Amino acid sequence: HDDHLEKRSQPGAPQPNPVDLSPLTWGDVNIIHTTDTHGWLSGHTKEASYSADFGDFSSFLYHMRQQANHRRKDLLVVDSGDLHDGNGLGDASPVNGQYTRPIYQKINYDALAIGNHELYVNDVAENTYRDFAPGWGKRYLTSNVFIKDSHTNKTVPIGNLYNKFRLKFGTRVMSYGFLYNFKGAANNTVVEPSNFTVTLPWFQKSLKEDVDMYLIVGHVPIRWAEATAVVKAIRAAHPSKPIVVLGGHLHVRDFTVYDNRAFGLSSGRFMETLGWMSVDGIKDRACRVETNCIGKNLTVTRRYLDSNVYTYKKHSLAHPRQKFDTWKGRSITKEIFKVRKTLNLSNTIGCAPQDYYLARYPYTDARSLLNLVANEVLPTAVVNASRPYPGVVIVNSGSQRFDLFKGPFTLDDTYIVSPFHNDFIFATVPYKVASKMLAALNGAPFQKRADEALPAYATNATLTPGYVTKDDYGYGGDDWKHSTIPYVPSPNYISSPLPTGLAETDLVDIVWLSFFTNLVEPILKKLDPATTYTSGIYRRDVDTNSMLLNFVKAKWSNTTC
Ligand SMILES: Nc1nc2c(ncn2[C@@H]2O[C@H](COP(=O)(O)O)[C@@H](O)[C@H]2O)c(=O)[nH]1
Ligand SMILES: [Zn+2]
Ligand SMILES: [Zn+2]
Repeated sequence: HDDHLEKRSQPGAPQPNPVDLSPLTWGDVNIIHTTDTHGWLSGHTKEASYSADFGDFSSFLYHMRQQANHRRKDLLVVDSGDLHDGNGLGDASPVNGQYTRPIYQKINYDALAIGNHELYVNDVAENTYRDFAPGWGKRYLTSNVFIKDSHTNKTVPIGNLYNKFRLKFGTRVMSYGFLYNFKGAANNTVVEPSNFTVTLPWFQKSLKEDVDMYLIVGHVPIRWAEATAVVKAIRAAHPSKPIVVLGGHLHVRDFTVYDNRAFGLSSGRFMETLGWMSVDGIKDRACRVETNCIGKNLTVTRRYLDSNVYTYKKHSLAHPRQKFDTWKGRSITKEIFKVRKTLNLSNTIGCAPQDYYLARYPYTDARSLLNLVANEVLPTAVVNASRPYPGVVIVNSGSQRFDLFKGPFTLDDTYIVSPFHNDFIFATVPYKVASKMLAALNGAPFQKRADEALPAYATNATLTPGYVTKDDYGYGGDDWKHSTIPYVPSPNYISSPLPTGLAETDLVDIVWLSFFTNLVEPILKKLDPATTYTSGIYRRDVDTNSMLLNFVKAKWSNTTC
């Protein structure tokens, strides 16, 4: 594989040191799962564990399908959505996703679901409906997500409500695609609560089809009610049919047991992880009479694979000397390389003096990215010194998406860390109101329900840092043994420093993001019922993406790495 590193989509990406990996267990049905990839198709150039690109992923799938044929076992490749926002490959093009959608389309997924990141912006939702979903035929599943077709004015499913299909070695699958109760979708789309969808005639009718298993592909956290509602509805009609949920959205590795014949898997984020699940016992002919198998255990295994070529080769090649790269895989890698050049993604903007982490250290720590954003980026790149009043800028911590590593900071990094294009909105208010806004926002109902309480981590100093996951099967799901990376929750909203020495009645510009203006307006009313404040755009020359670019140009561009 090293013989053509120069053709890598990101030349020089570090490779992990070889370790022993235990072989994957195969069953009657086997599933490879991606979710929350967010356009990370080039691989992680700064993290060896996740350095595979989508060309390598394509080659891996080719060899895994070869293995499935050889073993005469069924193999499913599934994606649970969130293809946009978080990487320059998809976000830096004139139309978001114009270069990544055709690359995703080159991966022969058997089932895909839509994510909330396909639904924030009307154009992205429209492109998904018109340009992306049709290319998948019946495999793009949107059981509870609809769009107002701008040509017919009819409200229709963005993809297919469901798909019944037969796998190569005979397994008959009924598949659905569900999204969690997402409230922030664009105004040309509708998200229907899943507990309502399962009561509808089409869903109930689909349960009458004779199948061997149910596949719920969902951009929905596997432990949330939106997932369990669908599992329960199927279980109510089928006391022992196998049910598999492939979830996402929380960006975590997780596995849950709903009952001894129903399981859920979630496979991380940003193409760091490939989820693997094997299910044995689906071909048990006695279970065609469902009452024979109520309570009968299925044999299920799960594994979280670090997405690097070493992992891919170890698990997919029949023997170590076998050639890994397929022609299609290399053409995808070359396509990514070309797109990166077209978009100038590797252009260095400046030199980051240290690592800044999103969630490894407390928000008050100098190694925290949120600390950098609150205390340096917002004051430098957003506060408008030409205004007659001091500015206090508040952003949601979820606007920052990834660690910022020491060394060359590239154009790609601006999208990796801060991809969104939200306007900064402001109102001029007395200091006594401005000084209470942050606490009020952090007490408000949150845009994204808090992540599941992350499990305690095992630690081991001799291993490279990475995921150490505890799920319903305990530890042991991670394919690579890693030392733990600490996770420290951060406040939902962060703010640039409040100005000092002001009287309660002195005026201040309070600045926030259009993304959560729906929360700010009622808080302003509550903090000062007697006054009606008018808000407007604070600056037309900066948004949440360009603020980071402008900061790096201003503060880190005169140092060489
Ligand atoms: N400031 C903004 N934050 C946003 C925007 N869109 C999403 N977000 C943040 O992302 C999470 C959801 O991300 P997911 O990958 O877990 O689905 C959301 O809760 C926000 O925190 C945006 O346009 N602006
Ligand atoms: Zn996501
Ligand atoms: Zn999501």
